[in-house]
Amino acid sequence: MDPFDQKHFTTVDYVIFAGLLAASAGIGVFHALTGGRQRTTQEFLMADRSMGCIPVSLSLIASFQSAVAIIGVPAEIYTNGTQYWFMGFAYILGLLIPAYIFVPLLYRLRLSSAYQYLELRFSRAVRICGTLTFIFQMVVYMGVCVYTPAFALNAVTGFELWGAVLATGLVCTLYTTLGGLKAVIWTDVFQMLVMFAGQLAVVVVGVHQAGGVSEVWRKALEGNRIASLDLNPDPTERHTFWTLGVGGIFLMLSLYGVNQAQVQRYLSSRTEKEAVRSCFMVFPSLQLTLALSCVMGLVMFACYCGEDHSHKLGTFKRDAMVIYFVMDMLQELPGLPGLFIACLFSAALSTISSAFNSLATVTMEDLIKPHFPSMTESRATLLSKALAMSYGILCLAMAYLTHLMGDSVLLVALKIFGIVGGPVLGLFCLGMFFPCANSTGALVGWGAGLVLTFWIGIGSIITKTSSTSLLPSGCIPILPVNATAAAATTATLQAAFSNVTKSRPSALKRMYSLSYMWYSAFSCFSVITVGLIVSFLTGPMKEEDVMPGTIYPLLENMLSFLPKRLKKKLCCMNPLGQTSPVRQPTQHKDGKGPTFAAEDGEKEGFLPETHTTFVERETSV
Ligand SMILES: CC(C)(CO)[C@@H](O)C(=O)NCCC(=O)O
Ligand code: NA
Repeated sequence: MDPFDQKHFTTVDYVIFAGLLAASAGIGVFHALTGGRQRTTQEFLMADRSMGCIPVSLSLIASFQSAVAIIGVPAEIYTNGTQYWFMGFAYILGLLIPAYIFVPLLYRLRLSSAYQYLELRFSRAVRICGTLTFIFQMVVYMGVCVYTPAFALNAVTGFELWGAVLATGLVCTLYTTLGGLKAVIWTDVFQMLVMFAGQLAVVVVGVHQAGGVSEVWRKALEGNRIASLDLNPDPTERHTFWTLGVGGIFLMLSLYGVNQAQVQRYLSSRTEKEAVRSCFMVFPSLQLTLALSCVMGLVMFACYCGEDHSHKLGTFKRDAMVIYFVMDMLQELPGLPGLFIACLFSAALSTISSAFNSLATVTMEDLIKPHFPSMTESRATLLSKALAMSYGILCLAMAYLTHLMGDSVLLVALKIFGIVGGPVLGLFCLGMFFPCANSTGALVGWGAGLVLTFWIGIGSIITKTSSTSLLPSGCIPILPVNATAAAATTATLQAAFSNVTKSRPSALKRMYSLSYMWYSAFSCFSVITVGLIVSFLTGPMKEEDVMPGTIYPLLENMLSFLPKRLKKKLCCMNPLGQTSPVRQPTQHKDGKGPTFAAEDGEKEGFLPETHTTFVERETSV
């Protein structure tokens, strides 16, 4: 064993780490004892719809920024250069589109669960499909999230891996169950600050150790780690401007537009304006996080020239290099390793708490409440708490599955988002942008989208075709790439699959090697295409039958230059008329669902004019 490990985690580090867990639990207890004391589902699951935009925006970032990205992105930059940074371009449209289209539309429907939209627009069956896909996505994802920091702590201190998983899971379950969404959002704020502090500290100290900014830049250039704009249109190329900057938009839309964890935060906002503002405010912080992780990767490169030291931590995971770097650089500074470990755990806690609460919400609102309409509020709240707790325990089991996977955790997480999140995005897009789409079309499209991306995703894992051409190390002779644990585990599967791929190699292989950054876009378009074809075959939805307020007239806006007759044909809707006053869905007295009443004109119009007029026309029928 390298003499380096397991002795630089001092008492101060442990105190900082314990402080994080204690403060998070404390926030949970505080929200259990204040406000309405978590006695209603409105408070426990929707934070009384009273949140301001600053905590909501920080919480939005925290939900999908886990230890996976904090150690995965620097590891990616370290081995493959800065191409991944172009992901930052996807944040522009990836947040503008939710802010202008998804958030206003969903907020005005006064939902509790995002998938309620699918029932309003299509049918109960489509809603259940959306809900089940979401549950699957989050359950797998939270396993990856809870495992990653425990793995890091284990590598650094030798702290029992499963002990750390258990501690994280239990603390998180505790404050989520006690304090509800308010506690989840406010712990996210606190944890997000710890995350920024940890990343910033490592970057500042790292740049100093590496000999300054210019030295880092010089070595990165020399080692060929500064990527230029890669405009190669090949969709099998792992990272190019197109896969990251365009494919990434769909990934962002599936996360920031239609994922329950995020939609729940928009819905918990005091007003629609606050919700939209919080979405905008995600942009600078997300760019900052991305920049910090990318710079961290470059600083690492300046220190080790691309060599892989992760074996010194007794692991073959490429991601461990970041942890090695942190321990190596910060060992002279007591407290800083603890701060970085706290940063990783903050990232994980803030993600799994969002997962627990959103999973409890959809299970309650989409799967249980519709069957027990007369359930009392106190019973529903108790059940929601039990659900949050059960998902916490399920999370521990999922961590074990992650343990068995060999891939880079970032790759695993982003693949899950694409494979499972993409089809759900497709359902929402089909519903919002295509008035003619019907329920059968949505169901068949959803199924087709899921099957297609699962096929490609599993195929790519088994045949390992995704091009992972590693850049060579910079300052040392090129070393053979380490045989990863992944290679060992997939070897048997590969053998099993080789017969299948041998017979028709080129076409299937090419399909399997589609860049994982295209998964979301690919599955979204599959759902829409199949959905539209099936809708036309089975009789497109009539305009009068579409629930008002569930459509965003995208096609109509885009085709506004066409004559009305042609437009009517293409969009399956009549030209707009202006008759009755705007009606907006408002909350039911018992909080069970939207009804439609004359609007008092209080809400500001974030949707373009035509949308409002469309609602007018719709409701005048
Ligand atoms: C999802 C984005 C792109 C934006 O939030 C980023 O946070 C990310 O790459 N996340 C990876 C998954 C994770 O950190 O758990
Ligand atoms: Na997080």
